[in-house]
Amino acid sequence: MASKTTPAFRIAIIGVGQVGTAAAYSIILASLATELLIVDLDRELRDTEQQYEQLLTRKRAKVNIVVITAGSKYNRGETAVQHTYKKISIVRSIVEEMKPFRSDTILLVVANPVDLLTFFAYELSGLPASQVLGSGTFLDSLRVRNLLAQKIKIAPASIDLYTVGLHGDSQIVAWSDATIGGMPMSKVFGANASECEDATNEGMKRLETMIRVKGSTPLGIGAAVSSICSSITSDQRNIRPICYMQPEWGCCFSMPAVLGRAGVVKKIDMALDSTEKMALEQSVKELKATIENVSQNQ
Ligand SMILES: NC(=O)c1ccc[n+]([C@@H]2O[C@H](COP(=O)([O-])OP(=O)(O)OC[C@H]3O[C@@H](n4cnc5c(N)ncnc54)[C@H](O)[C@@H]3O)[C@@H](O)[C@H]2O)c1
Repeated sequence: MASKTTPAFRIAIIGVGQVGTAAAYSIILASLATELLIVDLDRELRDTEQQYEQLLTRKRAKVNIVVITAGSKYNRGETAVQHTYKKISIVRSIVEEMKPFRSDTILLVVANPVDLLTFFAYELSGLPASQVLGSGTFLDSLRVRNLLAQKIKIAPASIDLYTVGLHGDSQIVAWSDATIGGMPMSKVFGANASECEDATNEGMKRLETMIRVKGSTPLGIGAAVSSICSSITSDQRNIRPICYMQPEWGCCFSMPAVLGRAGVVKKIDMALDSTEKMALEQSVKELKATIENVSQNQ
């Protein structure tokens, strides 16, 4: 594959189902890697079948970005807890299989529950926290920003609005920090600012329901993965709401960060208001309880 970036930049995608395939397609279109290593348990889906093991052994220690999209579907009769354990064990086996990592390898977890799995990927990998990322709320942030842009008829690029916290139902749209052209929403829209927020929140809920009913939406997350990889390969230093270790909370969740070749180059601290902070505390408490349970039962 041709490269516009650094020489010999290798990306591995582990798990080539719907999301892994969409991510691979976006990465190829953007010419982000000199080599793309496609890995799946399913022999039909993965890279060069011949001498596959030798290929993996030879190349894995040279991979710059490892994207984990491997997941499992619910089996009949399986409980949510059993399913979570299964997903953690998939991440564990992948991390062990891909070791030894280069000292500058970036791990990018996309599989859900992304915040929990990013935490275990970090713990198991031995890599610095700045190099273990999850796709987190990046795609959610783009979606909510687009909805607001449609509502206020201003280009999305002129809006800074992030969805933070845990990816999923408890994620928080950080309205208190939203700016338009560098100005707080309330300054631009006065009393109408909260109307814009309500309408956008409503739109986001409708969109989430639609996505849930429709099932998987791999193209969006595939493009988001490619965009994150591009920030890394080209050391773009753009601000992205992604999942990474939050040492003061003792777990991983999404907050904006400056993203570059070394992963999280700088953490951006957001001044959430008290309601947003309370919501974050509640969801983090639940995440940490799950981490504790899993850790005790290992
Ligand atoms: N973060 C997000 O925004 C987001 C969005 C959509 C989907 N997802 C998540 O991405 C994951 C994948 O979704 P999907 O629709 O592609 O699922 P899928 O079932 O289509 O694909 C999963 C693939 O992983 C492979 N796999 C399982 N264990 C493996 C292992 N140990 N090594 C290598 N490959 C392995 C399976 O063979 C399968 O091909 C899910 O966890 C899903 O929840 C995340």
